[in-house]
Amino acid sequence: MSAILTVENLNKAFKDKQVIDNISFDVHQGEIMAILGPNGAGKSTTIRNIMGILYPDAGRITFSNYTNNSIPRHKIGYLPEERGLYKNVKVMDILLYLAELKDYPLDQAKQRALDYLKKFDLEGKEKVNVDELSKGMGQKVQFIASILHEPELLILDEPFSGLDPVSQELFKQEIRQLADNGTAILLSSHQMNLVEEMADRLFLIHRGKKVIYGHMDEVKKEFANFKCTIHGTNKKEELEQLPHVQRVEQENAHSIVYLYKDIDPVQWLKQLPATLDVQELRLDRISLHEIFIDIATGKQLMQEVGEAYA
Ligand SMILES: Nc1ncnc2c1ncn2[C@@H]1O[C@H](COP(=O)(O)OP(=O)(O)OP(=O)(O)O)[C@@H](O)[C@H]1O
Repeated sequence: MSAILTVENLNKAFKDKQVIDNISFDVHQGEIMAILGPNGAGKSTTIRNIMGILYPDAGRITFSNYTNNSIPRHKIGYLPEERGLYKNVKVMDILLYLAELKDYPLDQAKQRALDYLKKFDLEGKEKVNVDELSKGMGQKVQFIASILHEPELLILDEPFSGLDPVSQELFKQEIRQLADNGTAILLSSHQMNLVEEMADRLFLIHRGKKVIYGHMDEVKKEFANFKCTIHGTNKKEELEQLPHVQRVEQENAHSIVYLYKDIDPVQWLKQLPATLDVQELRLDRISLHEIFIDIATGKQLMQEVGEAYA
C-alpha cells in the first residue's frame, strides 16, 4: 500500500531541550500505524508538527504528492489531545460547520452525521447543545467530526483516554473498519495493551528518539522473550546465576526470571537445579505492555532493544 504520510528526520527543540530527535516513519493507506510512548515521549509534538501547529526545526513532512507548505486539510481528519468543541452550539450544527470547512457536501455530511450519532449511541442528540453532553459523549462527537468528511489520513491523538470500556471498544471497532476501508490511520497512545491488538505497525518513541519501528508481528517475535515465574523461597542471587538469565525481579516468595532471547524453553526447564524451591512455576512470553514499561522505567531491556535496532 502506498504511503499517505511520510515523516523524514524530524527534529524539534523547545529552548535548548531536544524533544524530537531525528525520527522518520510513514503511514500507509489502509493501515493503523501506532505511535506509542510514555508520557512526555514526544507523541503530541510529532503530531502537532505534522498538523502544522508547530514548525519542525529540521526534517520533511510529506502528504502523498503535497509538500508541508500546503497541508491538504480537507483530506485529513484530526482528533487533538485537547478535547473540547465550541460550547454554545448544537451537535448537528457543529458537525455540519466542520464538514463545510472541509468542502464536504452538506447533504452527505448530514446523513453521515445521523448514521454515526446512531452508531455511537447518541441518536436524538443532534439538537442538544455541546456543553450539555458528558465528557465521553463530547469525545464521541469530536471523533465523528474528525471522520465525517471521509479523510484519507486520520490522526488520532490519544483517542481512548477518558472513555469507558464499552466506548473504547466502539472506537476500536470503528477505527479498524476505517482502516479496512482504506483510510491511513496514525494513532498515538500510551496504552500499549489497547493498541497491541489493533495496530498493524508501531513506532515506539522514548525521549524523542525511535526505540522500535516495525510490523507488530515482527516486533512481537523479536522482543517477546520468555519469563519464568516461580513461587517458592529462593535466593535472588541463585536465580541470577542460572544460565540465560537476563534479570530477576523478586518480592517475597514470588520471583520473575527474565530470560534472554532464543532460548529453548524445554532445555532451560530441564537444567533447573533440584534444590530450587518450586511451589508453582509458569513459563510465558512477556507482552508488549511489559516491554513498554521496561522502556519507560529505564530497565535493562532498553539496552537490548537499542542494540537490536541500532
Ligand atoms: N510548547 C512547549 N514548550 C516547551 N516544552 C514542551 C512544549 N510542548 C511539549 N513540550 C515538552 O516536550 C516533551 C514532549 O511532550 P509531548 O506532549 O509531545 O509528549 P507526549 O508523548 O504526547 O506525552 P503525553 O502522553 O503525556 O501526552 C515533554 O517534555 C514536554 O514537556
